[in-house]
Amino acid sequence: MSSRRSIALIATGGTISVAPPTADAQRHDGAGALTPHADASPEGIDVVPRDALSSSSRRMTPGDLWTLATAVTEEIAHGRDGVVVTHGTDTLEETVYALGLLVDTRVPVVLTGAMRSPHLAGPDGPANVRAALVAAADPALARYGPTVVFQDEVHVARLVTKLHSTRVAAFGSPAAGPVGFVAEDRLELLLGPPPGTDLLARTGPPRTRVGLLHAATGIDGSAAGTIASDVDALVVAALGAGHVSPSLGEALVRIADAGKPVVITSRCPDGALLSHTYGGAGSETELRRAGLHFAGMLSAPKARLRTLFGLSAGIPAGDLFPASARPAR
Ligand SMILES: NC(=O)C[C@H](N)C(=O)O
Repeated sequence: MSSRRSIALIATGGTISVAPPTADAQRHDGAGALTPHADASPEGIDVVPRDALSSSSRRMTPGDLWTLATAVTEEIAHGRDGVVVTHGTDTLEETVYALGLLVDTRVPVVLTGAMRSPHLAGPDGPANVRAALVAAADPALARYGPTVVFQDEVHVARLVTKLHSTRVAAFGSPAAGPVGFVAEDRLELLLGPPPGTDLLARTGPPRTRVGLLHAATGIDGSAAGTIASDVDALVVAALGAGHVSPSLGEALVRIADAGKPVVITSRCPDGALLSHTYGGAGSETELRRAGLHFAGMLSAPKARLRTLFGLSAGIPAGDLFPASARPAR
């Protein structure tokens, strides 16, 4: 039996594949241009290029995430030993989490990108692709769900976030750090896989609209009412451990009472939501008592995708975010 590994390389666009600027709109090269030449390819890996999308990540839609999830699922069904997805970095953390919701990843699925385009000095794309291929070829990574490999670090979908807007070391996992790294074309895992799974019990194409509101000093209930009138559910990046201003709290309770799920996350990049430490209007205790849903340690954009795809598949918000002070599992 051959020990060679067959890895799908799925391109979606982003800085990693941006073609030299022209007078026309920005263009992206496909997976063929990202495939390492034979002499630069990690040993024992056969790369199978596939183009899924061609977009800056700011243009990604929930429909695009569904298209990508379908492409990844097909490659796994074709018997690939692993899948690498190249992607723009701005929303990379959302796409990796969406794949965790939508794809039964029985083999490693690794996302990567670049901060410097191929025509800038010191482009980081080729090294990131090479490290991602190495990681995707190691079956030990399958149990971690979809991961991000960037600057030789391995990050899990639930925790990874873009921390810097321009540096090549752009990604981190504030709560726990990377779970491993790649060196000399070898994957080294430092920590075990995250507990539980993000995979939804059932999935379907996106059909719901979910709004996102960022709490801040002086943000009151009027903003929530305006956003909620246009969506099926609302996610709030609340203050600290799950608090909002009294006025915003009252508005959120009204929205929930009217039948639109309201999901509370924290605008802090690390730490848990509380359940019974603070009391009074706008406190976590009051918001939980009023039936708002708490998303554990998920960031607001990721909780939004969980809400959007979960509700689209007919899963009630209470099942997506079980009432518990513990992180969403
Ligand atoms: N570094 C990048 O890929 C940024 C780009 N704007 C994108 O997200 O598509």
